Amino acid sequence: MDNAIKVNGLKKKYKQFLLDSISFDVPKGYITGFIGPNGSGKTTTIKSILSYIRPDEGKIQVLDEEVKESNAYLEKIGVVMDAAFLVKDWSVKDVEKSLAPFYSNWDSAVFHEYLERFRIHETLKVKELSRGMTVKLMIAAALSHGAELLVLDEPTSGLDPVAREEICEILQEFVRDERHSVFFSTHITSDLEEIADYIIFLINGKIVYKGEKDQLMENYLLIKGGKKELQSLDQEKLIGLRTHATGFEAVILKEDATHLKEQLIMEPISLEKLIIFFNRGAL
Ligand SMILES: Nc1ncnc2c1ncn2[C@@H]1O[C@H](COP(=O)(O)OP(=O)(O)OP(=O)(O)O)[C@@H](O)[C@H]1O
Repeated sequence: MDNAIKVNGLKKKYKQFLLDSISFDVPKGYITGFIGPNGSGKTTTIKSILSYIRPDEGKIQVLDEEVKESNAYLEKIGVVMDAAFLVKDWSVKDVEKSLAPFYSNWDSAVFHEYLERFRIHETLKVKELSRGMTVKLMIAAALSHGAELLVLDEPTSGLDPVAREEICEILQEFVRDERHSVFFSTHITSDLEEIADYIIFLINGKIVYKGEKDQLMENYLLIKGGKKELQSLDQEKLIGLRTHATGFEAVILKEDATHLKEQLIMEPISLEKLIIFFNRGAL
């Protein structure tokens, strides 16, 4: 399979944190969600991919270019990160003026089409935009220079369901021609359940899952039962076990659950619960 991003042995050490030689691919033509609890290393990984920080070790390839060698590949990426770089007194028009020179393929007509679609008037100032409008403005900019890859860090956080739906739709439109790819980190796993094809799941600087989203959700089950049943189980196989007054709940690999007793309740698990249980397991 063709990959938009290839990360190999990426390592970054901070005083209190280690991104621990992670390797993964982001396939071309799909939406890949990047999940993990707070502080697991998602932004550090994204910043390394965008050359905003220098990793200690590892090799990153983006759209077939080696990241270390040049920054030219950044022209082919639409980036949506935090809005801190937008000067509050800039108008939307000023935002375009400041960004356009960085991109040889900047297409003002496309930018204005998106502004219209998002109902953002160009005379508005950055400080007058809501959180949702600011994200949409950044998405408009990210889509206005012929990017082949969109990299977004938490694009839907703080947005209402209507705005999130709109953004998810745009991401799906973007990958429809199979040439474009999306890599985005989020805590809002319901968005990913709807639109992601692949998932990279990071905990404490280590990858705990990489692969198809459907496979991840099919591979694990939520298991619940009474105290007695817990005693009869191989607890090594339980992930993120939580006991309470009357029994327990945990996550288990489907293949480890085939021989288990019928008295146990087993049900499909959401991505959100998977993060919670895996994180508890890691702690
Ligand atoms: N410049 C830095 N100096 C020291 N530590 C840092 C620096 N940048 C990040 N860290 C630490 O690295 C760890 C991972 O941070 P990172 O922002 O990559 O996580 P994250 O998964 O994106 O978290 P969140 O979901 O909260 O945004 C955190 O413990 C953070 O404190």
